[in-house]
Amino acid sequence: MTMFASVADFEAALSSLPKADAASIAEAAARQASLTKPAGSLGRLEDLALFFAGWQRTARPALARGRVAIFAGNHGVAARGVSAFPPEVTAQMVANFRRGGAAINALAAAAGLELEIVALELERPTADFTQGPAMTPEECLRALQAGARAAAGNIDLLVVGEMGIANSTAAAALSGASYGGSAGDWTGRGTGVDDTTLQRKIAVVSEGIARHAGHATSAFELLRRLGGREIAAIAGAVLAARQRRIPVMLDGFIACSALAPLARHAPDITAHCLAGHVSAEPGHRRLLGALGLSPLLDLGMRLGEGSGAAVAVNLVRSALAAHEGMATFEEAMVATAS
Ligand SMILES: Cc1cc2ncn([C@H]3O[C@H](COP(=O)(O)O)[C@@H](O)[C@H]3O)c2cc1C
Ligand SMILES: O=C(O)c1cccnc1
Repeated sequence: MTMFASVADFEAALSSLPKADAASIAEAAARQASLTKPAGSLGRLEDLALFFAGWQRTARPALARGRVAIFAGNHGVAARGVSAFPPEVTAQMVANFRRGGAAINALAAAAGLELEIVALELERPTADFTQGPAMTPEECLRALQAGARAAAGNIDLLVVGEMGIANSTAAAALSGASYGGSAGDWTGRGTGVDDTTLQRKIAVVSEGIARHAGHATSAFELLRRLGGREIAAIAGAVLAARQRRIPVMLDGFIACSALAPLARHAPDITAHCLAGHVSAEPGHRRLLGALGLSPLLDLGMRLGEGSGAAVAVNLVRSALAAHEGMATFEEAMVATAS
C-alpha cells in the first residue's frame, strides 16, 4: 500500500500519531534503578535507553539495524544566487555518496549504519518559491511517498539526512512561515556565503514568506510551497517511521526544518525524534527550541547529509550497551544507597 497517496492520507497520518509504551518505559526505569551506579549518574544516556524502551516496547531495547536515509533535491530558488556553490553540486555529491567518498559514508560506517541514497528528480528543480509554490501537490506527494519508502523494512532507527544546493534558503523560509519571526532570525550562511549574499538570501527568504502568507495554512501547503523534494521526503520518512514506532535521529537545520510545518499543527510529531546535534547554522538552535528538542551534541558542525545525526548514534550505542550490559546491585553484590 502506498503511504501518502493523497493529501487526506498525509493529514490522517499526522492526526493519528502512535505513542511510546509507558509500561515498557516504567520497566526499563526499574531496571536502571537496579544497575550498579548512583541513580541518574549516566545522565542523558539513561534518558536515551528509556526513549528506546518506549518505542521498541521492551525494557531491554537494542539497536541491531540502523539506517541513514539521505534525500537529495534541487531548488529553483538557487537561481537567485543564495548559495556559495552551483546547483550541479547536488548531483555531483549524490555520485560521491554512491562511490563512498562523502563525509556521511565515513560517519555512517563508523556508527555501524547502512546508507540509503534517494535522489529525487534532480533534473527537475522545484520552482523558485518567490514566484509561486515550490512544488505542485502531486510533486510534494511523490516526495512524501519516497520518504515513506525509505523508512520501510525491519530497522530499529532511522537517521535522516539531506543534500540540495540552496536548501538552507528553503529551510529558513519554511521555519519562518511555520513559527514567525523575521527572515534574518532564520537565515544563515549555509555553505558559507559572504555578507552581500547573506543580505540577498535574507531578502529572498522574506519575499518567499510574504508571497505565501495566507495560503500556507496547512502542514502540507507549507511544505509544498516553501520546501523542496528532499525536505518533503524527510517529512514523509519521519511520519512513516512514527506510524511504525521507529525512532528517528534528526540532523541539522535543513533536516529539522522538514518538521516545522508538521509540528506547527501536531506538536507531538517530535515525540519519536532525537536531535542528534545543533549545527552552527544559527536558525537551528532556534528551531530546536520551537520543536521542543534538546540536541545531543554541539560540535560546530554545519554539513548536513545526516552527518551530525550519524555521530550522535554512537551515543545511542553507548546508552543501550550500558542499559543492557551492566550488572544489578544484587547480581554484583554491591551495597545500595543507605
Ligand atoms: C560539497 C558540498 C557537500 C555538502 N553536503 C551537504 N551540503 C549542505 O550544503 C547545502 C546547503 O547549503 P546552501 O543552502 O548554502 O546551498 C546542502 O546541500 C546541504 O546538505 C553540502 C554542500 C556542499 C557544497
Ligand atoms: O545545519 C545543517 O545541517 C547545515 C548547515 C549548513 C549547510 N548545510 C547543512
